[in-house]
Amino acid sequence: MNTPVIGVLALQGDVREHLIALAAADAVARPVRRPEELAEVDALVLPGGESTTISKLAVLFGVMEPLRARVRAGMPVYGTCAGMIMLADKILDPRSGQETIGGIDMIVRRNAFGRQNESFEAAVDVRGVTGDPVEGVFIRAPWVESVGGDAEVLAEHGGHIVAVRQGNALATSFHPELTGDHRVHALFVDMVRATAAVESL
Ligand SMILES: NC(=O)CC[C@H](N)C(=O)O
Repeated sequence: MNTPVIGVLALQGDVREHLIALAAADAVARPVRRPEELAEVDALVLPGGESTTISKLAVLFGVMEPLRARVRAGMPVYGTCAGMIMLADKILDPRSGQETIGGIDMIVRRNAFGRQNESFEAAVDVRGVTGDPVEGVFIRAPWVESVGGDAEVLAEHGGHIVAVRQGNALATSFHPELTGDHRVHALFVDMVRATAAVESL
């Protein structure tokens, strides 16, 4: 594969920041809203925002089922914050009618860090990212209550799981796209390249 084409689900949330971070990590990045656009990308980022809104809009735009199908088929996918919630097989405290795409055997708790700690930054050691810890920006962030056997915990903060990988799906509670440090996006782009290399064998 030459340069992977990575979409950013552009229904709501911080889409632009992810497009910039992906381009900086040597991918071609483009917004995705519709099933036809989803069909044209090698991989997808699910941005932060409001998971209840993203869930509703995904159903409205007819992209929820195609998203589930592609994630099940092994398309590499990376969710930050609300995007992490979208990748959880289960939400502990969903709003009524809130759906997820699923793909990672984990239970997430929304807005988990509590009111006093709604937004904060913390240094986070992420497995697979070499060098200094990542500056984790947490904004009304979820944490992961528990993971199933196939999910690998990549990072914890304050005793809570904040980054997980299962196969081709990666999720972080925090927002690397807001820091100018593109190492987590580079990790994801490497996952996309590795998948493409296997597929072309
Ligand atoms: N920064 C974020 O993505 C916030 C997530 C939001 N609290 C939610 O439940 O979807």
